Order: sequence, then C-alpha cells, then structure tokens
Amino acid sequence: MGDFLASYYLWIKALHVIAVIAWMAGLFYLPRLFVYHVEQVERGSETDAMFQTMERRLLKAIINPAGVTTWVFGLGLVFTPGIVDWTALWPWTKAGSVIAMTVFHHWLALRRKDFLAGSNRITGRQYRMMNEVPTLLMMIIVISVIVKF
Ligand code: HEM
Repeated sequence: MGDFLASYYLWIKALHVIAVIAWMAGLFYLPRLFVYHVEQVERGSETDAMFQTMERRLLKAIINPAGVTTWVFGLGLVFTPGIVDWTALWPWTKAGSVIAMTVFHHWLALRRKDFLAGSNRITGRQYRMMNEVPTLLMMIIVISVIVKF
C-alpha cells in the first residue's frame, strides 16, 4: 500500500489539488447564492424555485463530489510514507482547518434545506459574514502545506 502511494505521490497530489479547487469554488459560491436568495427573491415565486434548483445542483453536482474526492486523495497523501511529520505543527493546523471546512460544508447543506422548506431565518448580512469562513480556513490550509512550520 505504502509503495503504491509513494509511486503515485505526484499524481495523487495533482488530483487532490484539482478536487480542492472545485470544492473551494463551490464553498465560496453557495453562500453568495444564499445572499441573493434572501435579499432579492420573493418566497414561493418562480425565481425562488430557480434559486433552489441552482443551489441543489451546485451542492449535489460539485460541492459534495469534490469534497469527497479532496478527502480521498488527501488521505492518500497522509498515508504516503514520509510525507506527514506529525511532530511538526502544520499537519495539526491543516487537520483542524479541513475538519472545520467539512463542518462548514455540512452547515451549508442544512441551510439549503431551510430554503427548500421556506424556513430560512439567516439574513443576507449574516451569510456575507459566513462567506469569510472558507476564505480564512483556505489561507490557513495553504500556508500550512506550503510553509510547513
Ligand atoms: C479534506 C482533507 C484533506 C486532507 C486529508 C489533506 C491532506 C494533504 C496532504 C497530506 C498533503 C501533502 C503535503 C505534501 O505533499 O507535502 C496535501 C497537499 C496539499 N493540500 Fe491538502 N488535504 C485536505 C484538504 C485540503 C484543502 C481543503 C485544501 C485547500 C483549501 C488543500 C490544499 C492542499 C495543497 C495546495 C497541497 C499541495 C502542497 C504542496 O505540494 O506543497 N488540502 N494535502
């Protein structure tokens, strides 16, 4: 297993980064859609139904598969011999941030269900603030894996 992962290390890393880009794109865009959905759309209107479709497709066709793929290839890298030194700090800041990113992903999925049920209580301003969460986490993650402090 270790030998297999080591021989495909760079391929696994490339696929990991490709999946990361798709995951991040979706996690940045979905809260933006929620902002417009809250501020510009009348509940029960045709536009409401259109936003619900866009949000469902973004989550199911991009965010969910990209999140799973990021995790699969990321864990492939974790189990590659000699890549992660758990005595350093960076694997822990990265692990904490990717867990937080995953929690944020699930939080968005729950908020999508609120829109579906017509029971959203969160304001556009609050969604705008939540939009900063993945940005901050992404910065911590990239600094962790590149600087490796
Ligand atoms: C979801 C769980 C994740 C796991 C288990 C994971 C794990 C890893 C591991 C072990 C490496 C190898 C580091 C090396 O080769 O030195 C890596 C590389 C990388 N990860 Fe992740 N990662 C995850 C999510 C993410 C996320 C969310 C981002 C960005 C927001 C990200 C960005 C990167 C980048 C840019 C690299 C390449 C770094 C380099 O080659 O110098 N990862 N990841």
